[in-house]
Amino acid sequence: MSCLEERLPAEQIDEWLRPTKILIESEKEIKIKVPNDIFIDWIQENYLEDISSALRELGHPKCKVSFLNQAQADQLHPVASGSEDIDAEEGSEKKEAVRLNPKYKFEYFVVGSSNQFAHAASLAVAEAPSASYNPLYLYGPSGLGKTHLLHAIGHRLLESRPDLNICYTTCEEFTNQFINSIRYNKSEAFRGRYRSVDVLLIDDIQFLSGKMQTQEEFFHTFNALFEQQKQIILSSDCAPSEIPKLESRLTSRFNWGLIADIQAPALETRIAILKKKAEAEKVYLQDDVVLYIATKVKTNVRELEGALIKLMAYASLSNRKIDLELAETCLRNYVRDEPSQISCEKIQRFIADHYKIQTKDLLSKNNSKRIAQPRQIAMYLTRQLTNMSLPEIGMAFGNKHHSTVLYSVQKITKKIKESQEYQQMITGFTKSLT
Ligand SMILES: Nc1ncnc2c1ncn2[C@@H]1O[C@H](COP(=O)(O)OP(=O)(O)OP(=O)(O)O)[C@@H](O)[C@H]1O
Repeated sequence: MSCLEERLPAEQIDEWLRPTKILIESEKEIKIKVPNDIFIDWIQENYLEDISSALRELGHPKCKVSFLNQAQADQLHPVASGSEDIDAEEGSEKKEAVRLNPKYKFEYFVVGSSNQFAHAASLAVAEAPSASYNPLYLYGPSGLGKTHLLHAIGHRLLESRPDLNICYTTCEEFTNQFINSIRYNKSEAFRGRYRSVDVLLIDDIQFLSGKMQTQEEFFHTFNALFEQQKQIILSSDCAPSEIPKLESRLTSRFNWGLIADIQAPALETRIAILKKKAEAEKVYLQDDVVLYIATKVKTNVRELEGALIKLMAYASLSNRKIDLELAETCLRNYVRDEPSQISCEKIQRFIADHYKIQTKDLLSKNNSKRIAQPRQIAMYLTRQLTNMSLPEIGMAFGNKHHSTVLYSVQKITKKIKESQEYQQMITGFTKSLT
């Protein structure tokens, strides 16, 4: 790391390299654990050359570097990757430090209609464990805040009830530890540990699917805790009945308490999340930039954050201020989301309906204000909401020159900047279309 510190700016080291961990280091290879796939892409794209030359300087010219996300690291070596092992000597009564992400607190969670219920249920459980809903089962697609809520419950309980023994783990870790406990003859310690907690939070419980022996073990853990009125909180990417190859006695237990789902956030919530994340990063984002990112990434908050991180890094590496132009250049191809379903025709129909004109007027050469203004808005929205290029948009609007499209986009961008009301109107159109 010190070799890299000489080469790279401190902020980049802190942002991208400090959160990594070397798992295996030898003459021939180095395996580095990183927090997620965005890190893998970014580090490979931007720092691999620096890392390789640092290794050359250190006398390891042939050393191969590879990166692992958390799941890959867990598979490689559950203990080394940060998963705790079971220690029989320590005994089950010992209270362990709970590994929670300091950024995943209720204070940093943005509530919108898509997650309101799950948030309220999590808060209720955090304020009165075992008194409200047991188990609490949160489910929804990837990247929508389930882990965040689980950690938030853990944080709140650590603050208000330090006497409680709280355990947060992932289903994968639980499984790995269970397997290790059998391998190393530590089954008693394993059971003692999990059956003596006051609050058990398990993430991604769908990974129990098909693991019959782990399911059996978890069934007994569940029963032991439930009978002692200890709180159980689970997260999953689907409803209990949708987890394949899960024993029916577990499915029915997961249904005993409260089931709350989380859906993809609406545009306003995505905007609020981006603003909150930017604030936390101490970065100022203009409203047009926020709107651009929020319309680009729709179904996954993790990707939304990824887009913001990429934009921040791009601005810092190119020493430029973040504005709409930079965001467009940097994120033009950043569509990890599902492909946009919006077509230029749909936008034209929508705008024509709204302004009570004909779609063919938008394609005509009529430049009266009544037609030109809606046309500019429709061109702007087509640019923002589809992947069409300027010449393609020109063609779709009755063979206009691409400079006309560019002029329209710039004009509407300027109006959005100048007037809050105008910005709200465009946000409203975007929302109706998406
Ligand atoms: N409503 C929200 N407010 C603020 N941040 C959010 C919100 N929802 C999700 N996030 C952020 O999005 C990222 C992904 O969320 P999280 O890891 O909790 O998703 P998940 O649903 O557990 O996904 P997976 O099923 O893939 O584990 C986190 O950084 C989290 O802080």
